[in-house]
Amino acid sequence: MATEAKRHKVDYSSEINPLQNFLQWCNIVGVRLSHKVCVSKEGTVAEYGMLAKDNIEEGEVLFTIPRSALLHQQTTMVSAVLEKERSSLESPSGWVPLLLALLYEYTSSQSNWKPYLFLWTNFKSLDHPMFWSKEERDGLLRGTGIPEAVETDLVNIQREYTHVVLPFIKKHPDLWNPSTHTLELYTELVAFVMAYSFQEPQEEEDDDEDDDDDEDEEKTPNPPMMVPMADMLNHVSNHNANLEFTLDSLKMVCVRPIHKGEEVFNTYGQMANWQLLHMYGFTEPHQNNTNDTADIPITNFYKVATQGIQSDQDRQLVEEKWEMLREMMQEKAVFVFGKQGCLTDAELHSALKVLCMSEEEFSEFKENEGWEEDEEDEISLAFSNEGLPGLKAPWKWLIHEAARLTASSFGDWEEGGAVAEGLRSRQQRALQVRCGQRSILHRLMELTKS
Ligand SMILES: C[S@@+](CC[C@H](N)C(=O)[O-])C[C@H]1O[C@@H](n2cnc3c(N)ncnc32)[C@H](O)[C@@H]1O
Repeated sequence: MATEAKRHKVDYSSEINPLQNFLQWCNIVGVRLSHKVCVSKEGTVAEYGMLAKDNIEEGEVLFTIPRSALLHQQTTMVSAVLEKERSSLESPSGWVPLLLALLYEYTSSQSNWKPYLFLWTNFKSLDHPMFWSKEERDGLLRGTGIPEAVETDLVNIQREYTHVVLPFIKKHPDLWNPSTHTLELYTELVAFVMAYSFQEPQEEEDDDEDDDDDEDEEKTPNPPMMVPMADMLNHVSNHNANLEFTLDSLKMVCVRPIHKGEEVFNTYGQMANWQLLHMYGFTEPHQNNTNDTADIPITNFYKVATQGIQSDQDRQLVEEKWEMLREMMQEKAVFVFGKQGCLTDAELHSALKVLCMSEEEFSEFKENEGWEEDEEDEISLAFSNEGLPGLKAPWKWLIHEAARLTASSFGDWEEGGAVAEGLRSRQQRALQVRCGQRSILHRLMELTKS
């Protein structure tokens, strides 16, 4: 791969505009851009982005990137050593090989991706909450789920760097150097990968014959990769373009008509505002984000169920149910509500049903070791996404109260005028997340009001 880039010598001196350098490089490595689009820093929602220079129809290809131009563990200059010592680079995230490739390519004057990586001479524009102070996170984002997610990220980054990356780079002083390839640079590159990388979708299993044994097995996700040009596009939930993966290239395809002068928007996936802020450092105005969600922790249902219990017998029953629920739900410790309804409706319905059972029903349920399969189907159908139909007290009451408890955990804060003003400051982005979550919870409370 990348031999193309090696063969052509381009002057990448800093006097030349980094964007011009990049576009020149794209041309050399075979990235083909339609004459109907351009990359720009003006007229976009955030720094670089893509604009339509002409009207574009649905189905038109905006650009094509040959696979040889992608930057990942197999295309980097250090691919041989990454491959040879693959087993020592395994980690829960699966990101270490790409990060080592980026540590090398980002700091090498010989990198084949220099004009691409030169677009970001520093990563100061990345303002993920992991770069905020702990006080800011805990203050501005309390109750949103982000502070906890960031704490976990920071622990994992530190652990991965200390136990996997550092021993590896010390072993290869000809390629890496701990005083250049520091934890600080590593952390910035993690944020870069979070916000700019792509993951190839898993191949669909095209068989009905394959054994049921594999059915529940979680597949390991494909490792992330950098996709020059595709990562110039900004995201909105109501996007107008989409990246397609083919055998030898990746194509950005228009998915609904784009008018001349409009920005071309990709989708980074169905992302709630808290996820956008956590992974990408930005939010959409919460009213516009059709993928916005709010979580209700299962513990809040437990708290509501135990409220006002008088007798020891009732308390014991709730405790037993709670033990069972924790086992049933395992990792799924929250229920997710979107603008159209519950996104984890089967789990929610099961939990509500257990919590509302009489003592007799519960002991029968334990004896049967759960529901019959068809009964379970019925349960999730009755509780599908259409405005929580068929919902009766006390289920209604449980959801209502759990939503109220969750909304109150945000603490006291005022929307003020800041939300309307823009999305740039940390406070404004935090407000978009909290307002979005609060409005979903309030709507839920409306729907479940007795
Ligand atoms: C894949 S990059 C897109 C290119 C980026 N604008 C640049 O100049 O390098 C993703 C980053 O773009 C920004 N971004 C993307 N969509 C955005 C939006 N709708 N509003 C604000 N910022 C956005 C965020 O900083 C995000 O981390």
